[in-house]
Amino acid sequence: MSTFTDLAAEDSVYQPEDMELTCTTPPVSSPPKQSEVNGGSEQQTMRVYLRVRPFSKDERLNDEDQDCVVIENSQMVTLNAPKGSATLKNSDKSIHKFSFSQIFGPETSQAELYEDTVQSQMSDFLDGKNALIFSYGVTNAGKTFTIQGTQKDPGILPRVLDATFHHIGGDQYEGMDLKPYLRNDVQYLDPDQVKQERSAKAAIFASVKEEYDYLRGSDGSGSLPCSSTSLSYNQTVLTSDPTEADISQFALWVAFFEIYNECVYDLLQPSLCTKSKKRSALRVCDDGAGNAYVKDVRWINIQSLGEAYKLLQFGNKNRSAAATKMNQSSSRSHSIFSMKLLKIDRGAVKRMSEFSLCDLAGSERCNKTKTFGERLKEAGNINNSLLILGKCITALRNNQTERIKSSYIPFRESKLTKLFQAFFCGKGRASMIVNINQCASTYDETLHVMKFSAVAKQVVQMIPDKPLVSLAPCLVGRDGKPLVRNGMIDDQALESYLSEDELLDEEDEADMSLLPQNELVNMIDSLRTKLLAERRRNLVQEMEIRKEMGDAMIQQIMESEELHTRQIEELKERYQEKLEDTFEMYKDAIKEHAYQSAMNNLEDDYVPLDEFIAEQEKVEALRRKVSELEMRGASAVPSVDESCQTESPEVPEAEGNDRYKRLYKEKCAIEMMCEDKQQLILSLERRLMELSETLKKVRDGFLEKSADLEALQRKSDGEIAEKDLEIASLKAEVEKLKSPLQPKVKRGLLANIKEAVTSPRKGGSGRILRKTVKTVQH
Ligand SMILES: Nc1ncnc2c1ncn2[C@@H]1O[C@H](COP(=O)(O)OP(=O)(O)OP(=O)(O)O)[C@@H](O)[C@H]1O
Repeated sequence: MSTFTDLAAEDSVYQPEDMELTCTTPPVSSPPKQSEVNGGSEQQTMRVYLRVRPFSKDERLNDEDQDCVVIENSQMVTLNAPKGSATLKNSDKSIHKFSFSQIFGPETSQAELYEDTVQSQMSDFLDGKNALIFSYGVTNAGKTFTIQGTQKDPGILPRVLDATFHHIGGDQYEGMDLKPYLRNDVQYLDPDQVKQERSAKAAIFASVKEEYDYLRGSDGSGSLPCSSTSLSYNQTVLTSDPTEADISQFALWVAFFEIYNECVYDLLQPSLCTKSKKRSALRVCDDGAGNAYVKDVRWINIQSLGEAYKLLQFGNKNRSAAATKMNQSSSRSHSIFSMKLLKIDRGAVKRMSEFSLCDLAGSERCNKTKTFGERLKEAGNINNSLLILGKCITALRNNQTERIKSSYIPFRESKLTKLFQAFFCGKGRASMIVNINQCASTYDETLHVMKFSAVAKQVVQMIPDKPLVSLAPCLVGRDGKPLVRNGMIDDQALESYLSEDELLDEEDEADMSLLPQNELVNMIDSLRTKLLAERRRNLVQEMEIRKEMGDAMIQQIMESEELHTRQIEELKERYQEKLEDTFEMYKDAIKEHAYQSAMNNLEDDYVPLDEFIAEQEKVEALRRKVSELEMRGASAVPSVDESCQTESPEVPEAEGNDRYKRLYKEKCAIEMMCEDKQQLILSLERRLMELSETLKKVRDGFLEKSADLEALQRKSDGEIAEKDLEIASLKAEVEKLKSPLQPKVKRGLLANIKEAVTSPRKGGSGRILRKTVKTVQH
């Protein structure tokens, strides 16, 4: 059974144990999907683009096209595990969904990709901000094609260079005396140094055969095959303010180096091409402000696209390209092309910005590529730096969520991440282009790449809305002291700068050649042991990480399955309820309809009593008529026969028959009518009986009520009689009471008073006295 996982919102993957360095990016509660402005700087999730390479002819012939990659829309892609893939064997998940900032299908042109991915970072670069683009993917997925392209179909890098020169226009700073120094500073060069710069540049150019047709332009400036006229650069973005352009000039310096087996090599070193000398590795140092830079890497000042191309060509020749089983020209190193654009105003550097484009080595694992010996070592180192890049990105993402405490971000564990650190920590904008092919044979590796990118997509970057103060370049001598004060060169500082030895930095090591040989051997042994232990630790960590990732994904799937089951149950219940309601509604409607029909029939059948009696009389009359006719018919037949035989030979026999038939038909019709009427009579009689019953019931009820009423009447009559008797007795009493008062009045008022005074205890007498008084007054 197929299941799928959406890894776009995948949760924490792992957390390194060590505590050494944490990123300066402030933690945010939840990574915002959209960009938002926060205290002058903008927070934005890292832009992660996906580019899907088209199939080659061979791949199609080898049945590599098994619909493993399906682009759902411009932001969603589905990976379907092909038969025989490890993913299908080791888990029952066969479908994985991933989301990206934008997805570019196999038909996407280089120009379209440039416009939709790099344009905004290009304008950042021209505005004095830093930018980084890196391509990530398995070998043969199209990383180099995306970054560099081909002679006929240039990639992002040549287009960025073209756009930069388009922006500079005629405002080129011709002097080569202002050169990038450390990571963010600018060094002032004396005339001798300028001479050296020019001769180094000339030496490189001399060894480059002009292979690119468009470099042989009449003016030698060179331009892309689809240069400015056809490239749809956003002119408003790339053209600087006219007033600013009037006084400002620009100088572009580029460096091209690679990280191979965890060593940094300069790709613009002339001796490399001769292969006579073993190339020396460069160190990645700290500039004292926490910014890593490649010490002694060559920065070349270029003044045209043609020159830029020559450098690119020269560097590419130096690039380690080792054959692997998968891709004969596979590049086994991470290559970084860096540009620094200096904006110079009347001899003073106003600002400097950096744009780095990194083509990472293939991310495949050793077993797949069947690498041995030196190749295995390469693969280990490549995987190690990519693993650390993955750790950094995951730790950054974890630190930006509240759930997990700020953890160590292992930027310093690899050269690559040391150099990327500034971009990830608010000093520029980084974006990633994930390259994949659609081949069934590389499905497992491609899935791994996609999981990595799902984490990267959640990293939030702080993007300064204006060039950072700390990035404003300062003109320095070798000791790092400023050479320019108030717009004038400080002679004293210049003097000391010219006389001092090269600055030693913290990473400078002791001279190993002074140690005795056996000590050196011991040291090598112990270092080897340490290295092995470290590798083992890394391996264990990687396995743990993978296990954790797997567990987290399983957990997520189980949770989402549970949720879906619950939702389905709820839906089922809701539909059941709805169904029952609808059923009840129909039942009611049917009942209502039946009742209405019954009522209508009743109304239709209802016949008033008078009409019924009249009908009955009519029927009776008809019946009588029928029997009369029958009788007549019976008597008529022999008479007709007789008349036929005797009386009237002229009346034809047929006429008599016809008459009989007619009469018989009439009789039948009348009988049918009678039948109908009989039915009607029966139904009416039934109705009549019903009505009589109802009437009887009503009458009974009425009689009952009347009896009650009579009883009540009798009762009330009795009560009235009683009351009358009571009233009569009361009246009699009143009369009785009235009668003894008469003689007292006759005795006179005075006698009464006396009696009252002499017998005060007799209340009744007192009352009588008052009554007497009243009576007197009246
Ligand atoms: N979008 C594309 N359209 C046409 N061809 C492409 C595209 N992408 C890559 N290719 C071709 O596929 C092949 C492999 O591409 P590329 O060398 O860029 O892969 P890669 O990922 O850089 O490999 P490696 O890691 O080994 O350097 C090349 O022949 C390239 O021309």
